[in-house]
Amino acid sequence: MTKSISVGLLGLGTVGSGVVKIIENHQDKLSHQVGCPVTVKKVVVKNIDKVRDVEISSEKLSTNVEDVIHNPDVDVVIEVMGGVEETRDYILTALRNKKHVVTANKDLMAVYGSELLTVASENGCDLFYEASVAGGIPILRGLADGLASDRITKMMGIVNGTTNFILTKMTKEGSAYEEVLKEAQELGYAEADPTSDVGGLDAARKMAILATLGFSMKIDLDDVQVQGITEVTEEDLQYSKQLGYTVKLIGYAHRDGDNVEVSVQPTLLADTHPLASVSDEYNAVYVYGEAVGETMFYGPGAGSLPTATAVVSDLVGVMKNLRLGVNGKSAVTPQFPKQLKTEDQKFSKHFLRIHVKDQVGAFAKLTTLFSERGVSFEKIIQLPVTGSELAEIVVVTHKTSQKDYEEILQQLRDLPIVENVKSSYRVEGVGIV
Ligand SMILES: NC(=O)C1=CN([C@@H]2O[C@H](COP(=O)(O)OP(=O)(O)OC[C@H]3O[C@@H](n4cnc5c(N)ncnc54)[C@H](OP(=O)(O)O)[C@@H]3O)[C@@H](O)[C@H]2O)C=CC1
Ligand SMILES: N[C@@H](CC=O)C(=O)O
Ligand code: NA
Repeated sequence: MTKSISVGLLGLGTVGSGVVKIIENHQDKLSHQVGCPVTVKKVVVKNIDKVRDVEISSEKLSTNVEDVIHNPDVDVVIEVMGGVEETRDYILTALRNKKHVVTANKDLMAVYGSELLTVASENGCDLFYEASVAGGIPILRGLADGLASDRITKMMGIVNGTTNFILTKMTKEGSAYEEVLKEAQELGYAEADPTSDVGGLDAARKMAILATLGFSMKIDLDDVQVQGITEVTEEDLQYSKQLGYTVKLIGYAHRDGDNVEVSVQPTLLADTHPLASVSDEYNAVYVYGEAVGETMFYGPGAGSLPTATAVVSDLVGVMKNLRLGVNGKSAVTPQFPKQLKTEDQKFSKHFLRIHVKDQVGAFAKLTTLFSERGVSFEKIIQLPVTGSELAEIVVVTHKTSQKDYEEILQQLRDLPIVENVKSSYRVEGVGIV
C-alpha cells in the first residue's frame, strides 16, 4: 500500500465541513478506488475558536495559510474558502510548490481560470473545479469527457440554487422575496454576499466557465450579459403562469457557427420545457450537441454534502492521475477564437408588460411599432389598472432580433401614451396554445 495522500483544506465552512465528512465517512471507497488512504492533514480557517459543523482535532486547525500551501506533507490543496485576489495568490503558490489543487470557487475560476490552468500545467499539477458549476452535478466532466466527441451548440442552465429556491417559493407558495432569500441564506445556499446570487453574477460566472469548456472558446465574465431576479414581481409570475410559462433565472449559451452569445436573465420557460420542473435549490443544465442531440444534467446545485461530493470526486481524479503518473495533462486549451454575436444576430421571443393611458387607439399605436419591424404577437392580455386611468398590456412576441426589440422598447418609452415599461424578459418555448 503506497503512503497515504495528505490533503490540506483552505476553509471549513458549508462546503469544507462536507468535504471532511465525506473523506471520513467514505474512506473505504476512496482507499479502494485510489489504492491508499486519504488523510486531512491541515485545515485553515479565519476564526480558530468558531463552533464547527464537523468534528476535527484542534491541532489540525490553523489560521495560517502557509501551513497548507507551503506544507511539504500536503499533496493536494482543497480550496473552499471563497474570495478571489488573495485566493488566487494562494493557489498560484500551491501550484508552484507542485501541489495539486481542487477548488469550488467559481468567482476565481471565471476570472483567473485560464491563468491558473496554465500554471498548473506548467508545474505538472492537476487543477480541478467541478464543484464551481452546478454544485454536485458532474456537468464539467460531462462536457469534458462524456460529450468530448460532440460539437456543443447550445447550453441552457439553472445554475444558481439560491435564485431557483426563491423563484420556486414565490411561484408555488406566494412567499415574499425577502423572506425566501433569508431562508436560502440560513440553509447555506447563498454566497456570503447574496447580491451575487440574486443579481445574476454567480450564474454568470458559471456560464462563463461552462461556455469556455463547452464551446472550447475563452469566454470572459465581461462577455456575459447579466440580469438578475430582483425586479421580478408577483404580477410577472402570475401572468407567466396564466400564459403557460414558468419564470427561471436561466444561463443561456448559444453558438451559431463561430459566433456565440452567453447571457443570464430571468426567462419565461414553457411549462413543457424539462427545465421548468427543476425546483428549489436544484440545478439543471440542458446541453444540445450536434450528434448526441438533447441531454440534461440534473441535481443539487448548492448545499454542503452535494457540493462536497463534487470536490471529493475531483480529489479522486487527482489521486487516480497520481497512480497513472499523468497529473497536469488534462487541461484543454480553448480551440476556437472567440467571436461574440452582434445584437442583430441574437433572436428570441419576449414577454413585455407595460402600463399605458387607457385611451382609444392606445393599443393600435403600440402594435404599429412592432408591425413596422415585422414583429407579431403570440399572446396578448389587456386589463385595466384598478384605481387609475391606465391599462396594463402584456404581450408575448414571436421571435425578433435583440436589435429590433431594443429599438422598439426605446420607441415605446418615448410614446406619450406609455406610462412605463414594467418588465421585459426573454421567452423560451411555447406556452398555452
Ligand atoms: N455553499 C454552497 O452550496 C456552494 C459553495 N461553493 C463555493 O465554495 C466556496 C466555499 O463556500 P462555503 O463553504 O459556502 O463558504 P463559507 O463562508 O461557509 O466557508 C468559508 C470558509 O473559509 C474560511 N475563510 C474565509 N476566508 C478566509 C481567510 N482569508 N483565511 C482563512 N480562512 C478563510 C472561513 O473560515 P471561518 O469558518 O473561520 O469563518 C470558512 O471556514 C466558495 O467559493 C463558494 O462560492 C460552490 C458551490 C456550492
Ligand atoms: N450561492 C450558490 C452556491 C453554489 O454555487 C448558489 O446558490 O448556487
Ligand atoms: Na458541478
